[in-house]
Amino acid sequence: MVEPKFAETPEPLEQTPSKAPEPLPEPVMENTESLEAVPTPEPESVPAEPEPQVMDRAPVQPERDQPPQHPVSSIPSMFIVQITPELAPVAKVGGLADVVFGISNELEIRGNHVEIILPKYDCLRYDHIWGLCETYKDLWVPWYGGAIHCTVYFGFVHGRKCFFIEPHSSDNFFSRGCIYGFNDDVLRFAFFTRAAMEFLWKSGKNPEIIHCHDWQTALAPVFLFEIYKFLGMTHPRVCFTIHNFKHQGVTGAQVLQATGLNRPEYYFHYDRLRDNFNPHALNLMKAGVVYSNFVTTVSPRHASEAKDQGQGFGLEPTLHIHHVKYGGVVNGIDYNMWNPEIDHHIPHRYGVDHIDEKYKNKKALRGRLMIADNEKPIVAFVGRLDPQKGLELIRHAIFYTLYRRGQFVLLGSSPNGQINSYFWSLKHQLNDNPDCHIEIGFNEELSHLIYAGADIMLVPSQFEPCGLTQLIAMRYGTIPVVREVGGLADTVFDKDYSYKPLHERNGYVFKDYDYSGLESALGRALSCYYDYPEHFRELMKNAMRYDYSWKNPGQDYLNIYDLIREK
Ligand SMILES: Nc1ncnc2c1ncn2[C@@H]1O[C@H](COP(=O)(O)OP(=O)(O)O[C@H]2O[C@H](CO)[C@@H](O)[C@H](O)[C@H]2O)[C@@H](O)[C@H]1O
Repeated sequence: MVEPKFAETPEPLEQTPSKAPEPLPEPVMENTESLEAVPTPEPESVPAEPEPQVMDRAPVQPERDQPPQHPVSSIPSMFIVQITPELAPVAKVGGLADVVFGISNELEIRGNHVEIILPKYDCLRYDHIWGLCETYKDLWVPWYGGAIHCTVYFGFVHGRKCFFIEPHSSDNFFSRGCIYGFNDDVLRFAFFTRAAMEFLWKSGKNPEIIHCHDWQTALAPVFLFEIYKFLGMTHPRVCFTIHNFKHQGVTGAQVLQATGLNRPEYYFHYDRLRDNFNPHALNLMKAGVVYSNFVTTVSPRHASEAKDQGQGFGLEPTLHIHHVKYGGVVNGIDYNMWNPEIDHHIPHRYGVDHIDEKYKNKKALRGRLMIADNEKPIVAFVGRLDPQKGLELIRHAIFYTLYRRGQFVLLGSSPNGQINSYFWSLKHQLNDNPDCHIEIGFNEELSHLIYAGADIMLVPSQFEPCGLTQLIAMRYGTIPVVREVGGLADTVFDKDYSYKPLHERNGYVFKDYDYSGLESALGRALSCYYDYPEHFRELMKNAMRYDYSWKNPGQDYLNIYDLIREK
């Protein structure tokens, strides 16, 4: 092991004053909640229904290297369609993208047939799409009493079969340079969801399961059970996964007119789409909960926090009504993509049995970010700069870490201008500090080097449905310091206070969302690094030995699909 090794004793650890966090600028809701009227697009004429132009299932492409198949379960193989606004790495804003890729991969490894439908954004990472070609030329999607002409493309994303829907209309729904952040986001994704369902129907696809994600695609079960079922699509059942209750797609009545659902008197009912707070608004996430055959969120702890502990952002009563079809499944991470033994984004590969190489990555990270090469531990944060992530505590942790003779590295970005400029000013303030680097922006490659090169990963979230950063960090032997909430509480077990046996403890946890809570956990982590390096190293190994792959959650989702599928 190269580090930590320290000749000198660390300075006595004075307490920095603990006080309640100062609030950072509140963000403008970045997505949808605009109830303003959006200009109605010119309806185009509806042509005669075209003949199906795609094969029922996509052609088979040789897979990239896959881990060994998991034992075959008694559940028969299924045809599953994922309808999603994001997919890693081609269209990624946050963790939803990773989850859709990871679960699709796992389901295929287990012998199921998975197809993924997503918008053909102009900002897709086209360098990650193999064999992109037109597969359905004239898809006419009903819209405001007329229809919009679309083309559907097919391509492989790291072995996964993907269909990309491209509308041709003056709305330019998906040619705007980024994925979210527009006043008409609700309409953009309502259109996409209707288009995906229309594509399934017109192309004669008949999956057992349609799996949709977050408010963006929550209308899929409404379209299925209110429209397509009556056109003969009676086979599919719907699983709806909520990755974030905070954004629900609260909108006005025009979405009904636009998508052809119409009948406001029917949908504006509390048992259907009417928002639980605003009687004049519809709530797309609520629609997904009401109409789906099964609803999951991304950890059991968050499932109960959302239903019973006020973290459902107003959907608590709806979750109670539908509790028999509601549960939590902890996310996995893709062990092909996140694996320090084979990761091509890091200069030195390592594993639990040859952990010392990790410190060469630490040196490389310091070189890349031009911070000092010294004996100090590196504390990192990687994530969206959203209030959810605990921005006040992140800021406090930067100064606390520097004060406690650590280094701090931050990689993050926000669609909110105020938050971004706040972190830019922090960056300028700390520019000359050789122990700190703040990188504002989205950089997948750099994130790999940070996971590999840092010693401690901070996740001090206000709420966290699951959290992927702590899972990835553990895979790379980087010790998570997290708040005891949601999926963080389900996956990180405190070195000093957990009920788990010593060899199953893998990080540091704090309860209260305040400075002293943060300091209690981060301080213990830094002390352990300096004072008990062998304990710290054991903790790293414990974390690396955990299995947070898709193996277990993959089986959980298969069990859910099996429960709801038509038998
Ligand atoms: N600037 C940047 N540069 C490079 N990579 C970056 C980045 N910012 C974020 N990432 C990456 O994006 C992913 C974010 O994962 P999170 O669990 O924090 O998801 P998020 O909060 O977006 O999503 C929601 O959905 C996920 C999935 O269900 C839940 O885990 C989570 O709790 C919920 O809030 C990680 O892979 C991280 O490395």
